[in-house]
Amino acid sequence: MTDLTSFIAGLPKAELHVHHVGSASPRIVAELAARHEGTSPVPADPARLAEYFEFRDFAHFIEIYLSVVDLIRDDEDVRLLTYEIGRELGRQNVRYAELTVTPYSSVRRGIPAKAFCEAIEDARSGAARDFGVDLRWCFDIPGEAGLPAAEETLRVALDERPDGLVSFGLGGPEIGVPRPQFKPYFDQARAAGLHSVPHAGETTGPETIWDALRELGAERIGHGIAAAQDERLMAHLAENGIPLEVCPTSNLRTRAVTDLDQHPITTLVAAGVPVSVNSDDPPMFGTTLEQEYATAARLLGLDTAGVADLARAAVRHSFRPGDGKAALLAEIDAYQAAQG
Ligand SMILES: O=c1[nH]cnc2c1ncn2[C@@H]1O[C@H](CO)[C@@H](O)[C@H]1O
Repeated sequence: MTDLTSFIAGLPKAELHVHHVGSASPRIVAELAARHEGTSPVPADPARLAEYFEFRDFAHFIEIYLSVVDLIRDDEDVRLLTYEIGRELGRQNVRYAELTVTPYSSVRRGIPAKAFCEAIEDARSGAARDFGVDLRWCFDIPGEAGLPAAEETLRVALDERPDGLVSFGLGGPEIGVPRPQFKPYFDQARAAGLHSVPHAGETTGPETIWDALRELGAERIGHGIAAAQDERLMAHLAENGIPLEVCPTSNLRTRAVTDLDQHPITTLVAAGVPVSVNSDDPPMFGTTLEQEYATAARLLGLDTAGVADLARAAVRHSFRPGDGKAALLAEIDAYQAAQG
């Protein structure tokens, strides 16, 4: 097991499903909480943070998530947060990451869209230079904020069009937030060349995934674990090569699944559905991408070669432009060969 752990640690990896504010380390969250003490329920003591991050259910998770979002109040906070995420990804030998960023939350709090985009782009340059990580953005609509949020997210994406932007997403709760209402926004984003990557089938059933495919033109699905309940859907995903971004520990911690050993990833893989493994909101869920790989290896019975294939899948499913995918695949090959 130790061998596999160190193999995973050194393996060059891609991360496709990780949220911006949800990646803030306990140190950063505590620092921001201390800065805004008295105006936020978030504890400034890192030791108490773990307790604060015990989620009763998905709705409670979103409530806590938004309280952390509220700590990001100016573009310097955005710059620091994003750069530090790059550091943590680099430490894990993540070479490429698509970070789900929610510009609406920041713009609504008074950070101008231009300043927000400049801050993430500065951090992108810094992360490439200092940590060897290529960061890209998925701008997501926070579903609970409805159509005004969709409108604003699209506006920021199209007007600012930061260099790292590759895709358009939809996050937050699924219950009470039907996917089809967002179709016009996804249509426009796709027409402008952005990839469609909505969350679906994390907390509701397979019908939400069908909606994401039919109405939003999903090319990849955030979570999508409910597909395991629908044979026809799994066959459709397999035949059309539509990958799911699976985040095992997240599903346990938000109580979308009750037992990690019963996680649907095994059913999905057995049905030939393309999957990658991702960390979602790692410090909030007490995990890392390395741990998610270890968990997937255990659930799927993978050895080092299987784990390397899992890393290759994430690269292939990514929207990395140019010859970036081929370069990262070659890095994985070289690493695997060197490990013998
Ligand atoms: O696992 C998740 N599922 C859905 N949304 C999430 C998750 N983690 C973080 N967010 C974030 O929740 C906010 C409110 O909609 C959004 O910013 C979304 O990106």
